[in-house]
Amino acid sequence: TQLWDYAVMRLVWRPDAISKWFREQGIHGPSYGFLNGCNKDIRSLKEETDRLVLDVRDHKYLPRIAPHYLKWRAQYGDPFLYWHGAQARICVFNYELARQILSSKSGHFVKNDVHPNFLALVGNKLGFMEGADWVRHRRIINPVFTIDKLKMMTKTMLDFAETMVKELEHQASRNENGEKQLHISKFFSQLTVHNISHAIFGSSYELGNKVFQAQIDLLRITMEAFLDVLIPGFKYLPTERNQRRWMLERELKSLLTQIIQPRLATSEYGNDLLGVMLDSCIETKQGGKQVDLSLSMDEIIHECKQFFFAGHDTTSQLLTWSVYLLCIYPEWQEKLRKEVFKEFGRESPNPNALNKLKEMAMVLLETLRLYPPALFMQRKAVTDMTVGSIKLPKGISIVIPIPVMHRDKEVWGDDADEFNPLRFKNGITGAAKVPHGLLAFSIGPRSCIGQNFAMLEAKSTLALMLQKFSFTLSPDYVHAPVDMFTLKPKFGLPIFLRPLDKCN
Ligand code: HEM
Repeated sequence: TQLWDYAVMRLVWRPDAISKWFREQGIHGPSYGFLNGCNKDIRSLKEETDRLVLDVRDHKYLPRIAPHYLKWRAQYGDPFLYWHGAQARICVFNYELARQILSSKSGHFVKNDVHPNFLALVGNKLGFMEGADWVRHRRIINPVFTIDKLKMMTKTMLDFAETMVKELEHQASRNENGEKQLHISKFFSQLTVHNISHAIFGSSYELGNKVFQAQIDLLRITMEAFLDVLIPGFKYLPTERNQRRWMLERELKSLLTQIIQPRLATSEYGNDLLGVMLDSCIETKQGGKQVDLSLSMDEIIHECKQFFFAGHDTTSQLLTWSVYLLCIYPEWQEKLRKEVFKEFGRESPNPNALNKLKEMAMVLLETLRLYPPALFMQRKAVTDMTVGSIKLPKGISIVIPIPVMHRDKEVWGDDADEFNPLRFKNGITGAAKVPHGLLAFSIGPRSCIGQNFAMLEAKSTLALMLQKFSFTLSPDYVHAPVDMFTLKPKFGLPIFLRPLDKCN
């Protein structure tokens, strides 16, 4: 009976009550479908618009990734209420409301519930914690990203980017006229894995890469197993899949032991993320610092996973989209090249001087505005709340669609759909009618901890590429941005690289 009561309450009574709650405030939306909410509509709208292919210079891709939001906003206004299964969601487009929700320090807006499979993949730490736990973790990790530490990391970023550029030169030289079509996003993906692994594991980054590969393989096996009928004790049977899982688990443990043991033996925990976490963990155990700062081994492993997933794909997409934009706006490519040559000549960029590349910073910020790698932020109200004039009931989820807000003409001006890096000539706060217009790294206490890291990584890589090559889009490129955890070009980014000495 209890289960029945709960089902009726969650699936029938609550949707009805919530719709009424908002209707009384003049907030409407598509109606709730039993169990499915609006999911069928969303799926069919997305299937339809996924076939849209855009002109190569057209940045109006929102109908491809958010057709439901555009349709419902046109139909019901801003904000509107919709249903993700039985979960009620308010979609907010208003900057002032978004600011209040994202900057709230009251602890009344928490990260929305996340599917356990997703949590298993990305780690259930910093990005998904709340309250005292989150404060404790963020306090431990903040020192990893101080300006001094970032400067040291930039040297490594440049080394990795140089290795990537050498590989690109090698590939480009394999063609007679020095031109070869390359899927550049694959190179960026490898590069950003190296960088994030180095930030976490320092000199053990190669072992770190193997740790992440083992985790990805493990997850794949776990996902396959979800489709199996659950038979008690099945996971202990030596089936082919179970044996592979046990092997990966053993490998993972041995890799982590190889990384952690030498540090524990010498008490030299290191300056990288792992070192900082070990320091906090061990010192506390020995009766040292504040007890509430300690992290367990399990927490450390989850935290490493989280940084890996939060930091590599996002930055890889920032690089991919900025190269796409520099291909279709060759005048900007030339401008940035001149800036890099003016600052560094043909020498390897000075890690401390990357911040002098003002035009490059403008292009990267405009890339983040037009093609933000992270697309939708979600929060949940843990208690009844009022934001602006809207009364939100406890448990309601809120969606903040970043790319849609980045096209708001009232905030960004009539050219919001166009590429215009000059809008950032006075920095981020002067670029729009509101100081917090750019939401790509979010704002407020939960904003991205790795944003400076990501920007330095992108600047190092682009500077080195611009010194060596000119790049153009391949005619094979299909402009179809797609939402796959991050915003990606659906069919990759094939480009031609032409070594600069061959252009002159
Ligand atoms: C262009 C690259 C990046 C973009 C666009 C990006 C975007 C974001 C956004 C939008 C959030 C807030 C999510 C939310 O509130 O729901 C976030 C949080 C976070 N990001 Fe990034 N990120 C990038 C790179 C990185 C890097 C390089 C790292 C690590 C080195 C990183 C680590 C994190 C972490 C740990 C959080 C959670 C912070 C917290 O909850 O306190 N990100 N990021």
